[in-house]
Amino acid sequence: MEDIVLSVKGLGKSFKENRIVEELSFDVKKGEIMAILGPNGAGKSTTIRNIMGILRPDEGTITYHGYDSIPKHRIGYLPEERGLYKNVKLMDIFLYFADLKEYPRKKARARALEYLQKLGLEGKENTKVEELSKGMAQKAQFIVSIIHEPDLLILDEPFSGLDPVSQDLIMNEIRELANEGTAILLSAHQMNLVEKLVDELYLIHKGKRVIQGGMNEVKEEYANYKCTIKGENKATKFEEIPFVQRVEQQYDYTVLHLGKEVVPAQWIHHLPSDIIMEELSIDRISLHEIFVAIATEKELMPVGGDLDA
Ligand SMILES: Nc1ncnc2c1ncn2[C@@H]1O[C@H](COP(=O)(O)OP(=O)(O)OP(=O)(O)O)[C@@H](O)[C@H]1O
Repeated sequence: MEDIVLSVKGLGKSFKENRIVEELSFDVKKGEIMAILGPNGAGKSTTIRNIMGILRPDEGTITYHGYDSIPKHRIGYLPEERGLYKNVKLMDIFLYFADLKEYPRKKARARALEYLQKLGLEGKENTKVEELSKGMAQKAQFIVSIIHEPDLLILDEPFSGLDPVSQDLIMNEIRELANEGTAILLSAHQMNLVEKLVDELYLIHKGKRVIQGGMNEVKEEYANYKCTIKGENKATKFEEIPFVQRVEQQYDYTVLHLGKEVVPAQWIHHLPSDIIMEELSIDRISLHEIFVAIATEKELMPVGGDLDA
């Protein structure tokens, strides 16, 4: 049976006369990582703040294991606006938050030491926050969010400000927590990381849902092929080639957007023999490109229909 931990149904929120999010509905299940994605200002943090009870929804319901109230001690939260008490030692901060969540101090201490070590902050338990770099402080805040073994973890942009090594460390911990059964909802802008980490996607634009589904499902549906050719060529050379849905040119690159159904090894023979071709590649479009197409309101062509239909 599917174990739904968080269920958001028909969420709507306005600030004064501005409609910020509307009709957002999704579930996050035990052991699952869901990403809420969207351009700056799309409404991700607003959605998260409604779930956390920092904002009150105008419409819709938010339930935890089917109940209307979300017990704060079962949730872990990494807010978008970071900030820990600057002149307090890390271990004191971890224990303070553990106390707030009614989690035993002894277990919290052991867990804090374990995570400091895992995240490359070994020996920093008596260091004050003000003595840490931004990335280190962010890792400490991540530890705060999971110190009490929450069964629902909400991370607002957990990778921002982290170097690639630290991003990998945090990504591994998020995956491990999910493997242990934690339900995880996160927002992020790093599509390469999202592509590797996430099970389910919920992509919003201007406060509304645009794409929802499993990572593999979404890629299957939207990941058409594209052929990139380097060389100065006229766009008209390519427009009549079978399966070419759109031609884009930038500098001396031409990108041919192809249907998902093409067989690259066969299709390639349709290219005119007199074009200039310094380089050639055929790939499936990435989540990054799907995201950019939505953010810039370009037409995406899922198989069997229009995105906006
Ligand atoms: N307290 C507020 N009062 C009025 N408008 C707000 C408030 N908080 C957010 N907004 C507006 O709501 C919209 C969505 O903001 P939100 O912070 O949810 O976006 P986001 O998707 O998290 O963006 P980002 O990727 O930049 O963090 C923006 O237009 C923002 O200006």
